[in-house]
Amino acid sequence: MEGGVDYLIDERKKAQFDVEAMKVAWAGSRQAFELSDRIAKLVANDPIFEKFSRPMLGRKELFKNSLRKVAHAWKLIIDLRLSEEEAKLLRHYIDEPAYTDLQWEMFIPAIEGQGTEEQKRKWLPLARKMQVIGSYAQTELGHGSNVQGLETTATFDPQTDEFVIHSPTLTSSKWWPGGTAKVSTHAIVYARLILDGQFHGVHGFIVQLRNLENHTPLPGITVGDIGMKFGNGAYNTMDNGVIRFNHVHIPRNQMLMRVSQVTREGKFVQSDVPRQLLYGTMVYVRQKIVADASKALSRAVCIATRYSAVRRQFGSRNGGPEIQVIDYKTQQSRLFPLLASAYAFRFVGEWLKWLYTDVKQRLEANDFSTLPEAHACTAGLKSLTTSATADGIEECRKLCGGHGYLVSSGIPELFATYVPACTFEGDNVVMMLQVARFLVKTVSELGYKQPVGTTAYMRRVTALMQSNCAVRTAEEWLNPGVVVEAFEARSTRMAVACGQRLAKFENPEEGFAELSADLVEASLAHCQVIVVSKFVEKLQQEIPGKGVKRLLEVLFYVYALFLLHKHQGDFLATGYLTPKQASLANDQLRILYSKVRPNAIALVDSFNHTDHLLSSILGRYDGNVYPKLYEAAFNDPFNDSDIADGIHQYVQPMLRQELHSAKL
Ligand SMILES: CCCCCCCCCCCCCCC/C=C/C(=O)SCCNC(=O)CCNC(=O)[C@H](O)C(C)(C)COP(=O)(O)OP(=O)(O)OC[C@H]1O[C@@H](n2cnc3c(N)ncnc32)[C@H](O)[C@@H]1OP(=O)(O)O
Ligand SMILES: Cc1cc2nc3c(=O)[nH]c(=O)nc-3n(C[C@H](O)[C@H](O)[C@H](O)COP(=O)(O)OP(=O)(O)OC[C@H]3O[C@@H](n4cnc5c(N)ncnc54)[C@H](O)[C@@H]3O)c2cc1C
Repeated sequence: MEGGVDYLIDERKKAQFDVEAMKVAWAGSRQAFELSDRIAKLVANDPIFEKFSRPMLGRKELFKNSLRKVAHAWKLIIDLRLSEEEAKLLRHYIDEPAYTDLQWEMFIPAIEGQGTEEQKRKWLPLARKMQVIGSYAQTELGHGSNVQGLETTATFDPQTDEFVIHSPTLTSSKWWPGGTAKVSTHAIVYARLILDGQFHGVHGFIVQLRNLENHTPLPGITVGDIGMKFGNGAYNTMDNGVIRFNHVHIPRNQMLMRVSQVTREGKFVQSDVPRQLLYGTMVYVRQKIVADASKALSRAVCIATRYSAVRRQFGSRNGGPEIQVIDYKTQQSRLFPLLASAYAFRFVGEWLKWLYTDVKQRLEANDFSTLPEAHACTAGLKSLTTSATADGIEECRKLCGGHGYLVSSGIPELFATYVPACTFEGDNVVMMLQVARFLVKTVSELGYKQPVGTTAYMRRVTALMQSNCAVRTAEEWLNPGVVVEAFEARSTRMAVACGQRLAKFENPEEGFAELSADLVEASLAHCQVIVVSKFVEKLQQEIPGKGVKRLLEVLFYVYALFLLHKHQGDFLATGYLTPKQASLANDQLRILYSKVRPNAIALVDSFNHTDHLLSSILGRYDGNVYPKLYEAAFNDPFNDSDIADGIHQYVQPMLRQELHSAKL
């Protein structure tokens, strides 16, 4: 047997559930599934969107090719009259970071959230028709996480009724904004507002960067690319830029003025809208990043699972086939929790989208009451899901052995493109510290204020602190109430313990800094409560299709009990579990893996990923791995000739012992 075609055919026969119904459950609805499937095929069948060769291209060629793809996609959007939802799916399946990500996911949302009605009327139609192309220039060479520490200045000049945008130091150079180096005509630039010598906080300003006719940078603007980034292909399709402003004048009405205004006389007016709304675009994108995590993780898991069923090692008896590596318990204990995590992140992402839609509607109606919770949830879940996904993709590479390291496995580029998600839109540790602030506040108010939303479980603080887990057999872990309660008790106890230790510090900020590592762990525990509970809520809904709900229940227990096993130190140290109960959870986990095993291939088929999206020989739907790996090796341009450049010049003289006289 040269390929694994028959192996995957056999595997698909083992499925104990309706794969088509699971595809619908994964997509969210039949309509969402059909839409997504249609756009996936549109992209897969269009040669312009080919991406297998991307890691082999040089930077300039890669970038030009990316511009071509965007232009082609925009043409399709217009010609086929695609809706915004369809256009976003098109972006997902094209699978290439490009300047349009910043246009649609940051520039436009920033104007929508922070602009006045007049500013929206002017800028949004231009941006939505791509008549201006915008980016989001917040981070600087010297400051990224600390937004209030930004150095770029926007000084009001009452004489001309303009702001003067200036980069006073080298470290104030804008550094990282995607789409800026070569493409964007405008940017939302975050800068310190200075009125009559007084600093009035950091605000966003719409600044034109390039001449719309010939694309040259405007006077006073120095702009360029910050250089190659990690990995081949990957995020190098994006032109992340550096910008320096030398006293660039913009009209006063280009400050985004929903939160605060500057009058013609140069007076600062703070509206009732909280200052935190300036950070609203980041809340929006963090929510998108959570939704995206399940897509990235499911891709890696799909590749590793299919390949694990094709790959065989050891155990051959009488010349028969060796064991499929997916049958090793160690392989299952590494792979199946990731498979379960992909489903868990899919459902929590769905919920977070709902939460964001709700908060957005409230903000539009000037109801800001749920903003702190939305901020804590988006920051925390962004951190949890991207860290787990980045680690998960790397684990999938290792699960594929040596072949996982080949670019043709699809995993290296996926990893290189994905990992910056742990840093952009808020470094993951900095984001967990935001959750910590929210938790500390919640805990300190427990005596007189009922926690709401995702912290509502802490209303039962006394019970969660005092009662202990009642599980006596491995079977008793198969109860969602028991599992969720264990996570809630561990989280409450960790948060309360942090609160008690913080109270011993005279200066709360000093205490927060000193205990920050523990606070990050408590925040992670709280975020895990959210993911676990949202999975349970999903299971409480009607989920049609033979065996679909049962398999999702299995995945829920795999996800939760795997986390419990991984963090058993917390569960034991907080005293909620005994070592025996933790060990029973692990026993149950092994039983669960054997329930996943026959369904593994069908569960990854349910993601409905096309071979185009996976761009992986190891993860091919048909399992025809070895012939295609062999073919791809000889299709590599490096194999065009048997004698590589340099052989005659540098190797042959060595073989002939003539190196001393060779021209090097
Ligand atoms: C291809 C791979 C996958 C990609 C995913 C695909 C998804 C599609 C999307 C595509 C997107 C495009 C690509 C993305 C490119 C990347 C872009 C960027 O990275 S843009 C720059 C992002 N920068 C950051 O995230 C900076 C991080 N820092 C901060 O957010 C803040 O400064 C801070 C949270 C660290 C707070 O700092 P601090 O100084 O302590 O705070 P303040 O004094 O300013 O405010 C404190 C107060 O405000 C509350 N707060 C903070 N942030 C928010 C918020 N966002 N919303 C609401 N409230 C907020 C905070 O809790 C405090 O409240 P208080 O009650 O006072 O305690
Ligand atoms: C691919 C990519 C695309 C990007 N695109 C954009 C863009 O379009 N527009 C834009 O404006 N920006 C963009 N960025 C910048 C990005 O938002 C920042 O890099 C990010 O917010 C992190 O900030 P930083 O680089 O200042 O990290 P730093 O804050 O310097 O982090 C360095 C280390 O310090 C730690 N640290 C920092 N502060 C604290 C603290 N208070 N407590 C404990 N530890 C701390 C961090 O955990 C980290 O380990 C992009 C970045 C990348 C990688």
